[in-house]
Amino acid sequence: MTVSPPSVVEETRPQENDWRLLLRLVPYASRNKKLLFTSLSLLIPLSIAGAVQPLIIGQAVSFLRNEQTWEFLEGLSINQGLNILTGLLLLTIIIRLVFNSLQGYLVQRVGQEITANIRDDLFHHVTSLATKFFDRTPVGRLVTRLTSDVEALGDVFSTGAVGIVSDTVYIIVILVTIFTIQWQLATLLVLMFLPVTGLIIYFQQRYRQANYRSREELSKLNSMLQENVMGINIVQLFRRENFNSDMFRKTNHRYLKEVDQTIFYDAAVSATLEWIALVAIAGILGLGGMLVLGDQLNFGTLSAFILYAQRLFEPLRQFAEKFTLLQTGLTGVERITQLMSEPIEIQDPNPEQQKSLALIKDDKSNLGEIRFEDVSFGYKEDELVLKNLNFVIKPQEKVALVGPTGAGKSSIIRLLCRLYEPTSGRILVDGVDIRDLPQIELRRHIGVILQENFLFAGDVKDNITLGEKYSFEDIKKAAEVTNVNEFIEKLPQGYDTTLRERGNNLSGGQKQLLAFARVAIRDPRVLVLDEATASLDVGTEALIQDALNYLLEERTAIIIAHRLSTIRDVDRILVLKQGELVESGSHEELLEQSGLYSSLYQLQALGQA
Ligand SMILES: Nc1ncnc2c1ncn2[C@@H]1O[C@H](COP(=O)(O)OP(=O)(O)OP(=O)(O)O)[C@@H](O)[C@H]1O
Repeated sequence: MTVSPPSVVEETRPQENDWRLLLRLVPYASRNKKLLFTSLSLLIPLSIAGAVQPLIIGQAVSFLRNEQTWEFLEGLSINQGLNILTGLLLLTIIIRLVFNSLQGYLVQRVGQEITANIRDDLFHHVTSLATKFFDRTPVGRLVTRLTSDVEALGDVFSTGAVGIVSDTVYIIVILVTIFTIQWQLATLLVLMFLPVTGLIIYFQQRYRQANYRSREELSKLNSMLQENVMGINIVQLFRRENFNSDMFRKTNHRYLKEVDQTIFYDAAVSATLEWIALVAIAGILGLGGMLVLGDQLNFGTLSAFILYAQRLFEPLRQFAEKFTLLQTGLTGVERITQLMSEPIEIQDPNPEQQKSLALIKDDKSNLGEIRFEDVSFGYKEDELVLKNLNFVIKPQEKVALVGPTGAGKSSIIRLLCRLYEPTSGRILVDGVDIRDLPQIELRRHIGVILQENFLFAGDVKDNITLGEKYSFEDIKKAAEVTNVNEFIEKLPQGYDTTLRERGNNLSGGQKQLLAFARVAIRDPRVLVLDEATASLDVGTEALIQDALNYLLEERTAIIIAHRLSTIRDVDRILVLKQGELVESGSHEELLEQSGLYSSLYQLQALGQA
């Protein structure tokens, strides 16, 4: 269990600027235009109601001190005037309360809708990526992308972006109001406001970088955790608990260090704002006091400004808090965008170029020819594991692939199923280049049974149909012909029995039998068995042999088996050595040639003896 090397989706620092990242979200936002527009338009009455409050309180002070007030208050008794002002204040409070809750609700909904849309798209994209991508990307890292990164991204909308718009509107309304009332005090506030905003932006940028690094460490933690849980048996059998715990502890510590940095910058923002709000009030009291003494300002306006000083920095504090959320969200957007821009390497052909096997030949029994034309392939560009392979497998022919470990047998199968693309050459199925076939048709044409077959959490039926529509009769028939019906019927709820994650409540042989039924129901023309019977006991093997005889009938078959005794009866054996086809012929022919096959066979016979 080691931490995998950095993959393409892992970068150590942010790459794109915030605006470009936000632009990437526009298509998602526009799917929810109406909701977004409604919630944004509520911001205007909300901000005006907030900005008017200090003004009303200022008027109350002026009214009590007999200073100049709004015209409609002149001539009223103290009681009447105060009642009207209190009523107005109450009205603004009610407006803020109602609109705030409504706006908050709408914005949260938009955020959740967008998160769900992105999660859907991301899942679809990830499951469409080629096997090559999964070779280099640890599962834990993908899980982090699909869960916490997407979640953080939802906050960009619900709290972050819309919140920032709301605070900006609020700040603008306050600035316009204060400049209309008294320009000197307003200028003083703006002079304090600007440098503080700059400082906060600086802290936020640092925060973002630290946050990005901390998310990377979190992905590493997740992938370690996932690897250890998946491989728990090996971890325990080889007593790797302490070693792995040590590695986990180190990554955990690095994560903690990065999180520490984010906390530091976050705290710096709060402290700066706390301090500046007090300094601003002091400044207003100082300058305002002088203006009052010089009779250039009345007490009402001074009181209003003290409140404005507080209110101007309050949205800035919220702005900073939301900025923090936004930054976390943007980190999520960035990481998700990287994943979304991962190209889907194996694609279906354009509809005009697409061919269909069903249209080529009506007679199904004649289908199933496989042709490799000068095929070379390497997982890494400079290391070919298959070299210039040329061979044809005729319809209904049974062919075995034989060769030492690492010779490239399974790689041939992966190419045939188009899980990888050949580096050069082409593969034809019934005369059609597999790149011209829709993947769904190709995979239906070829049924693969591996040594380890993955079972999904779900019931037995679902694990046979794998989401495709088949009648219960079809399912039962497929199970009968593959000798698995009897065992399924003995399960507590028969075909409806729920299989635990990865089929942990079944034995290896039982899982294998289910995999056979899964293939039988699809009735493919080509059958591939990659060590399919290697993990079975003798009793199950007899059952499986029977199922196999049925499956192999009237189908082309490619069989990979290490135990050469199991493939003696096939029509032809292809012998591979380091990615090259070195021998081809029947069992007897190859024994006569006294080549690689013959020596492998004799070695095994010796071993068994
Ligand atoms: N996902 C992968 N990424 C990189 N190299 C790989 C990958 N899978 C296999 N290889 C390499 O390709 C070569 C051929 O592997 P392949 O699995 O086709 O051999 P094989 O003949 O099926 O072996 P075995 O009999 O042990 O199953 C080996 O050297 C192997 O290390």
